[in-house]
Amino acid sequence: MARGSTSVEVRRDGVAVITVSNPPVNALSLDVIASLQRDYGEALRRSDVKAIVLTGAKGRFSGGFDINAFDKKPKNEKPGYLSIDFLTDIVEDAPKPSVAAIDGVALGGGLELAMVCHARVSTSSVQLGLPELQLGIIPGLGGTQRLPRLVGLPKALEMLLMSKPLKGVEAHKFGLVDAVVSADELISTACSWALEIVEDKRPWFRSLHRTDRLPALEETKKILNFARVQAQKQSASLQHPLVCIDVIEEGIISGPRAGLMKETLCGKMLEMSQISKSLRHVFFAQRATSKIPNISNLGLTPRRIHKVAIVGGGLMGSGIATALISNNLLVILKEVNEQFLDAGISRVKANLQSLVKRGQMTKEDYENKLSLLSGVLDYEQFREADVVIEAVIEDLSLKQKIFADLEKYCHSNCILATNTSTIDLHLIGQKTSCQDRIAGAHFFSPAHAMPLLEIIRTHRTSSQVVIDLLNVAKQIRKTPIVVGNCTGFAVNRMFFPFTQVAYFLVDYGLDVYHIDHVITKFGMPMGPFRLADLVGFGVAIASRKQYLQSYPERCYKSMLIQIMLEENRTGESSRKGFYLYDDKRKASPDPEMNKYIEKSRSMASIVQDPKLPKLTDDEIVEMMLFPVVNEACRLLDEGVAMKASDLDVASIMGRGFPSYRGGVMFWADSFGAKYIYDRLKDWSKFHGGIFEPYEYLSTRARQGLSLAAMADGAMSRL
Ligand SMILES: C[C@H](O)CC(=O)SCCNC(=O)CCNC(=O)[C@H](O)C(C)(C)COP(=O)(O)OP(=O)(O)OC[C@H]1O[C@@H](n2cnc3c(N)ncnc32)[C@H](O)[C@@H]1OP(=O)(O)O
Repeated sequence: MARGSTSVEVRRDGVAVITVSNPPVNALSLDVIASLQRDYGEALRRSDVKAIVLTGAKGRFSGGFDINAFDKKPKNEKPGYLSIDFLTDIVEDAPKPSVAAIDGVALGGGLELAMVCHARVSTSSVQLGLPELQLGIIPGLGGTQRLPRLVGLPKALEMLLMSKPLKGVEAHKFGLVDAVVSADELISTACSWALEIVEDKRPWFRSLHRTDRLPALEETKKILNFARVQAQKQSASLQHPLVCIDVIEEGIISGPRAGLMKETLCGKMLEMSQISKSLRHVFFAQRATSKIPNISNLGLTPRRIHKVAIVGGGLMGSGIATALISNNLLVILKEVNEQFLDAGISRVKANLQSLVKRGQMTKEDYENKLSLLSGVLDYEQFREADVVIEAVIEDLSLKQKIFADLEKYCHSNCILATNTSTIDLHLIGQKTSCQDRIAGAHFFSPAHAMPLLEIIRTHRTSSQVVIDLLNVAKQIRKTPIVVGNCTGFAVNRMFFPFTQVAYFLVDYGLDVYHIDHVITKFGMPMGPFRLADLVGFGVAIASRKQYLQSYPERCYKSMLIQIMLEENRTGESSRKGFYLYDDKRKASPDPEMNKYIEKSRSMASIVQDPKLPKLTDDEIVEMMLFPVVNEACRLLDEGVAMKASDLDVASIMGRGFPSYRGGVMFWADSFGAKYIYDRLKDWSKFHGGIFEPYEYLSTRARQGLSLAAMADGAMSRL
């Protein structure tokens, strides 16, 4: 079946309106492109057509090239056949002018198509951008050449390197669109504009040949070199932003056609790179997380969530409150006394102020959002809440008492959610008789900034509650993953072996700072020891206790944190953890650490393995992350996680696994199950259960299957 098409309607005034139609975002599939070529050919041939207007169906111009189609392009495709032979030589150089009528989105190839046109008319709400770098590629339909010529080099670099779209009015200010009109007037204005070009009443611009917005050569070099430094600072492991800058440079120095050709050739190479494959996988994985079998296909509609109550105004509670009010939900924040309540509200204010400082919120918005928050000391107002999120310390009996109270005070449809990061939900709800309304809403710290929301359901949680929480995630612009109930749930449980192995390696002779260095070089934002400092040793010990109880056979019992706590080192909050911290929270290594490490090693009473301290960086990464893959296999087999791609998204958004590696399971599949199984088996012979490969992994290794392939029967356990 064809994936989309275009249609052409010739109006009485002689304008052919060509409409791209490929729901939901009018992506440029290979079928759409073939149809567009046919319709353009017809419009250019017909003598009754004077001009062309290009638009998208149902209020969306185009979301760009079909991301599914990169692997489907014909292998022997002539370089530049689309970008140069068709778009430049036929459309842009045509004897009839084209005007783009843009509403909704014009992204990637969509905007490139619009820039080939001789003028652009848009609505004010439209989003125009070239986000290709987020997919590990560069624009491939002339975007690297036309955008700088339309908006100037600095703005084009900002839009490209930061994948930052412009709205209609700003796009008009920068010359990317020529007029901003209402959606009702869009087509008629574009048609009149096109006819006025024919009548010489408007300029007939070919974007590729404009030079009026390009800086002089010397200035160009300065701007591009600065951009190179910034791109490297942002991520030293990524080459494609540098390639993008080189391609822009080629066009300015050697002329736009040379630039187009370089764009085509480099683009082809980047499309085939592992980085692009990984990032494209992440794009679809992210959108698949809210597709829950037997839930999202039941036809349930989310109930309206207007007011959310939060129990506990600590770091997590205040972060959650910030996330909710920032997205226009009313929030009631409860604390046990005035002092704690004031502290909680001050934290919310500080969070909002940091958004204002970063330019993500206006001062006026700050006041508006803050007015959505009210603080309380009892449950009276909880009667009005549609959802309650409990965010107190990890103390089971306290949580049980709170949930029993909530059942008394809240209305009978109210969702009762807990932000626990580890405790079994059945236990939390044990003293209630409303287990169908109980779910987990696990935020990651800082809750107003981290993009993931882990929604936990038990066997008793109703489907409606899951649908409602998915909708809350959407309202507060977080990516949800829905998982089952167990100690640590999916995200933290998957990564608990990572921390265990880190402590194991230290006792066996590796250096703390070297491990952190290797992990950040791999692409994670911080190593396990810097992270332990950030979350605080109190939290680290509490969660380790939970894992020891639930999964004792794969825990490593290091004494290191306990020893450091006895010396009043508690992490970043006390300015002394594995690192020392200055006033600006800058971390520096502490030579005194050796003392604690020696003590931990002697208490571990293990013979240091002469081989381990000589591990290469790759071996350290494998030794720390293959047990994570192993745990992820358990989560899939137990049905705690529904699909491997959910764990990819979870690892990236919850734990900072580098997205350009595609997430933990996608990365693992690049090695293959057998390699990972063999490595774990070898290590487990010497170092025990922490490395013991799980059955799901060994089966896949034996059968030569990928880890992402769905296990037979795993779903039925959900
Ligand atoms: C040659 C060129 O230079 C190369 C390119 O053009 S590469 C593509 C560049 N374009 C992009 O990166 C834009 C990607 N899309 C988006 O950012 C967003 O989808 C959007 C802003 C267009 C719409 O957002 P939103 O309304 O929230 O819908 P969203 O859920 O993201 O997408 C709806 C559906 O369209 C699909 N989709 C969106 N853009 C797509 C694309 N370019 N190709 C294929 N499918 C796409 C999504 O996968 C999703 O499918 P699903 O319903 O089966 O899950």
